[in-house]
Amino acid sequence: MFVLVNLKAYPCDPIEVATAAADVSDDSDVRIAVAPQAAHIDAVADTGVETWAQHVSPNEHGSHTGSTLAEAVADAGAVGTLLNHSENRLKLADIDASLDAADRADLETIVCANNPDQIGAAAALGPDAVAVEPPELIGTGTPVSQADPDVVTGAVDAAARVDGDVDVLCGAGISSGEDLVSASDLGATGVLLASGVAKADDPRAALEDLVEPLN
Ligand SMILES: O=C[C@H](O)COP(=O)(O)O
Repeated sequence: MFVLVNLKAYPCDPIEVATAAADVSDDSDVRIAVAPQAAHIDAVADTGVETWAQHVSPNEHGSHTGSTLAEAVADAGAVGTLLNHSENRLKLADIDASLDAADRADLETIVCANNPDQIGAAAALGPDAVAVEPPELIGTGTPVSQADPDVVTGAVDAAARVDGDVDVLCGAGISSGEDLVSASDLGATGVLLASGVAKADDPRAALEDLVEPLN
């Protein structure tokens, strides 16, 4: 299973979370990556944890003030990027162009989507993976795997119909090892999570709890 911890704009210590994630990943068989704020990518990557960007712009080098260039996040140490998170929705043409930008910079890609229909459309754009997240469950602590298992199995089927090579993650409300096992049982090959770790009093303990059933 792949666990991608999105720190969003939470006021956590990105280095504390990254260091814990690197250690827990090393001590388990679980691939764990952290997606910090763009300004923290460099420092987070220095901890040795697999580091992702939360977003990259569709732009190439040029006059694009405020852009987050794929090339820049790769230079800072990111190896992948989320795209189209429900808190940073993109137009279809921009998802496509951001995927091209990520390809140019050799970044792995996960395109997020709300539901199985959107997952099928996202998979058709050729990312490495897609992530289904019902927006109403994000940050609630109620796991998608429990509240809406059909959306996970529907996403797995929708992606497989379009391109069997595209991995499917699920996210929203995931915080425990039990949630991770349920996600895997539903066919997901990874989870995208945020508040369960970024808002935890003890992020290391939260990560250890997450991977415990897989060890
Ligand atoms: O990117 C992560 C997802 O939006 C899930 O967030 P959450 O784990 O706080 O529900």
